[in-house]
Amino acid sequence: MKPFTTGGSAEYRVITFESVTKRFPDGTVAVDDLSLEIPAGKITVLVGPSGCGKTTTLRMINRMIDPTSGTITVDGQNVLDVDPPTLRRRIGYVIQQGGLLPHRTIVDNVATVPFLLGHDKKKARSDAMALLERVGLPAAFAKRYPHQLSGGQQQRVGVARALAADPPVMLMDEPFSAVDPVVRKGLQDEFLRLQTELHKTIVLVTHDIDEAVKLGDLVCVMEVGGRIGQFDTPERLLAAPSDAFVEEFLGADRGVRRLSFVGSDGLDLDTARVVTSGTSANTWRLLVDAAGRPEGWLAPGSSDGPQPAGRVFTVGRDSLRAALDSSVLNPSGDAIGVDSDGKVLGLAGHDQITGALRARTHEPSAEPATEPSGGSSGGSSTEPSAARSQPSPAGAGE
Ligand SMILES: Nc1ncnc2c1ncn2[C@@H]1O[C@H](COP(=O)(O)OP(=O)(O)OP(=O)(O)O)[C@@H](O)[C@H]1O
Repeated sequence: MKPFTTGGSAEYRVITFESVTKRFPDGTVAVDDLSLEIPAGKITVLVGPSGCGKTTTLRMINRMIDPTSGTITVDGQNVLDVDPPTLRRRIGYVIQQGGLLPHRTIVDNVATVPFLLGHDKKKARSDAMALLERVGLPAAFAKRYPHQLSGGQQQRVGVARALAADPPVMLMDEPFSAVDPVVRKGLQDEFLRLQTELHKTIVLVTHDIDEAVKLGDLVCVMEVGGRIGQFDTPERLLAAPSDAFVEEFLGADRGVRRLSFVGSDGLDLDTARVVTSGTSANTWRLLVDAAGRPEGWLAPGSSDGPQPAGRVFTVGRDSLRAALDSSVLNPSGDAIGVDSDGKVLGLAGHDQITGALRARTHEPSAEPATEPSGGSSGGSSTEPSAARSQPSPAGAGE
């Protein structure tokens, strides 16, 4: 049997569930015959309604709960063969509101596991300072105590603490749920950026489908009773829910959210209505300055000055969702496509945007998974979409 060695960030772990059932002593079946392969180096999100067994599933990985039957392995080793404290030192665990030790300073909270492992205190503290900076907390916070931090700051500390032992696997239970939507979006974006450097095997629990679709390379939608509704990429989940439960859970606006996974590079852009000067005409025209940047809209049949230009989208980098947003926020109903320097490349109306989406619907990446209701999704399905892998303010992460 392979030794379960302490990880460095170069070590990636696959986690498997084979016919795992958890029945609590009162007879509640929280997880029922679950089989799942969680790929290494990716973010896998468990999502589903309250009580569907997400937390139980997560906690069975680090043996906070042991299964009634079935097998869970991490990189091929049965977790039941590893004693729980050893296992937990090697698997980071982040919970809602950080779960920090109230009487320890922030820097010492982050260094908790290195201290436990007997690492040099001075080095553990300087590593902790570097981690705090990495999760976006200024050094001035290091000497404070948890109650002197906001909820969002505490959650950052929780993430830094879980990273301190450099575990190859991180389990995260509703890590961003105790903060307001703006802070939450910032934490999610930073988390995605961190993961592009760290490539941890992350299992994240949320009840929020938007968070699941934004963060997950793979999303496992669970039904009450701990069964898998669908295990798939966010893109395919939105394109082809496997049954009525999954479809309802995804919500009524899944069509619009799907636009986040389609790049804007194939859009047919209109350049005829982009002008450097102009007077009244019978269509909306976009006036640009000498550098080609938007100056304002010339309304049809009006000799008034230009109306302010609204949001733009960067062609190729941003998704069709950002293009749609741009079209809604401009008075003409056109999206303004720009290049990376902000120079206007052309305009796209709703017809162009929906046309581009329809064209992409028939591409293989939008086809439903061959095995939509469980097991490993395998192959290219573990690759994040192009739009997803480049989180940006106007990109797929919206
Ligand atoms: N110790 C326990 N004893 C008995 N039943 C339990 C125990 N822990 C959890 N359960 C039950 O198991 C089911 C799954 O619980 P779990 O916490 O895994 O769900 P969840 O999907 O994480 O829910 P939530 O989103 O509300 O946190 C629930 O019906 C819950 O009441």
